[in-house]
Amino acid sequence: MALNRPLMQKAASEPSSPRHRGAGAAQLDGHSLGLRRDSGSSSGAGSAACLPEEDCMKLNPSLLGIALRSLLAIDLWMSKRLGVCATEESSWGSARPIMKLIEVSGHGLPWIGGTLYSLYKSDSAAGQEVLLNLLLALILDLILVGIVKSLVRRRRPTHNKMDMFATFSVDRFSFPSGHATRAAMGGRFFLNHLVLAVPLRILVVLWVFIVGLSRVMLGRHNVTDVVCGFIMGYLQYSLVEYMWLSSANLQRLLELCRFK
Ligand SMILES: CC(C)=CCC/C(C)=C/COP(=O)(O)O
Repeated sequence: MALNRPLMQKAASEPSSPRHRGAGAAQLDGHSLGLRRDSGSSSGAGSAACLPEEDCMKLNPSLLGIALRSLLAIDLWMSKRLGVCATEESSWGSARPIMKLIEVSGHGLPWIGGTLYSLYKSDSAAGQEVLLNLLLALILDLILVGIVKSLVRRRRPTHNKMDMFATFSVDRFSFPSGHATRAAMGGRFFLNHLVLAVPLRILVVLWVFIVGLSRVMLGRHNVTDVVCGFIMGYLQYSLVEYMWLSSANLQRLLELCRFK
C-alpha cells in the first residue's frame, strides 16, 4: 500500500483536469468490473485521458490483489519466524544437522539412486513394474518442478544459507519446493504400492510433513512454496497413476529402445 501513495498523490495533484478526473473514475469502475481500460471509449479523448496502465492498476487494487498481497505478507512473516534453523546462529541452530539429514532424505539423488539400485536387485516382474514407474515419476517430478520454478522465478527467502548439495540451476528459485512435491508424491506412491502395517503408514505420512516443515525451518522456503509443493506432488501422483505403464507396455518400450 505504501508503494501506491506517490501514485495517489500524483493523481490528486491533477484534479483540475476533467480529463484525468473522468479517466480515473472510468478506471475505478472498469478495473473493479474486470473490464479493459479502453473498452467503450470510442472517442480519442477517452483513451488519451487514461493514466498509464500500471498507474491505473496500482491506484485501483482489486479485492483479489489485496487478498494476495496480504497472503504474501503473512507468508513472508510466518516463514521468517519459522526459519529457526536457517543458520548455526539461529535460535534453533543446534537442530540444523538433523534438519539437513531430513533434507537428504527428500533429495532427488538418494531417491533416484535407491530406485535404480532396487530395480537392479529386483527379480520379480511386479516389483520391476512398480520400481520403473517410480523412476519415471521421479524424473517427471524433476521436470515439472523445474518448469514451474523457471516460470515463477520466486527467490528463496533472504535468510536462507544456500549450502544445499547437488542442485540444478533452477533450484536457486523456491516455488514450489521440490522436496515437498517429491515427499507428497513419494509418500502417496508408498502408501498405494507397498503393503505396510499401520504404524509404518503413519510414519510415512509423518515423514512427508516433517520434510515440508524442515524446508521452512531451514529457511530454504516460504510456507506457500511447501504447501503448493504438497498439492503439486499429490496431483503428480494422480498423473502417474493415470499414465501407469504395465509390465507388458514396459516390455514393449524396452524392445523399442533395443531396436533403435
Ligand atoms: C540433483 C537432483 C537429482 C535433484 C535436485 C533436488 C533438489 C536439490 C531439489 C530442490 O528442492 P527444494 O526446491 O525443496 O529446495
